[in-house]
Amino acid sequence: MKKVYLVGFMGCGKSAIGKRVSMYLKIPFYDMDTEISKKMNMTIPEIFEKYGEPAFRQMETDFLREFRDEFCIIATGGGVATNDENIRLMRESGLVIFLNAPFRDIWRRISTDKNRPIVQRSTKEEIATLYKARKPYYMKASHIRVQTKKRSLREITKYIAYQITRLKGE
Ligand SMILES: Nc1ncnc2c1ncn2[C@@H]1O[C@H](COP(=O)(O)OP(=O)(O)O)[C@@H](O)[C@H]1O
Ligand SMILES: O=C(O)C1=C[C@@H](OP(=O)(O)O)[C@@H](O)[C@H](O)C1
Ligand SMILES: [Mg+2]
Repeated sequence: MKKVYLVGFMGCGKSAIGKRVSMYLKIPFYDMDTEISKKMNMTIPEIFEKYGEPAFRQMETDFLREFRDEFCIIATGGGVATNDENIRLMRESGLVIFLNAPFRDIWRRISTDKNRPIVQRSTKEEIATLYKARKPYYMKASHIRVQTKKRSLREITKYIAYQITRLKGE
């Protein structure tokens, strides 16, 4: 195993947990959205606005193809694991962990966030439909699935750190 990828729907905790696991295990952490923003010198909503969603999706695939070869933890964006080529690239280079959060929790966390353009342009029903449509991809992409319902960030962090340590030797 080289890299650890966190996948799952917007608001499932990929960025928050990735950062905590990185501190807990003292391994480098990268957030794909942050890396793409830095490279483009724009926010994610600005990239969607200026170049459109298909161009952003290409940037995500380019990131997976080109990113440095080191042991690290990567928080993907919620759309990354819904593309077969991206799934192949991640599984070929590391361990993929799905943070499986209930829609109720997700909606509470993301509904008022201005930094997620897909939420900005959609109704609650549309987001719920997207959540259902994406779930099979997260299941297919992942080696490990973690139920986050009623679990604190600390509990989830410790569980994921345990799994990484357990599998690292293999
Ligand atoms: N299990 C959890 N318990 C409490 N808060 C959580 C949990 N998971 C995520 N959060 C909070 O929800 C918000 C969205 O999480 P974030 O890491 O940005 O999600 P993602 O990167 O998957 O879109 C953050 O404020 C985060 O701290
Ligand atoms: O689900 C998606 O399509 C997206 C999720 C976002 O990341 P988070 O999952 O970290 O919110 C970000 O990549 C972009 O707004 C698109
Ligand atoms: Mg995130």
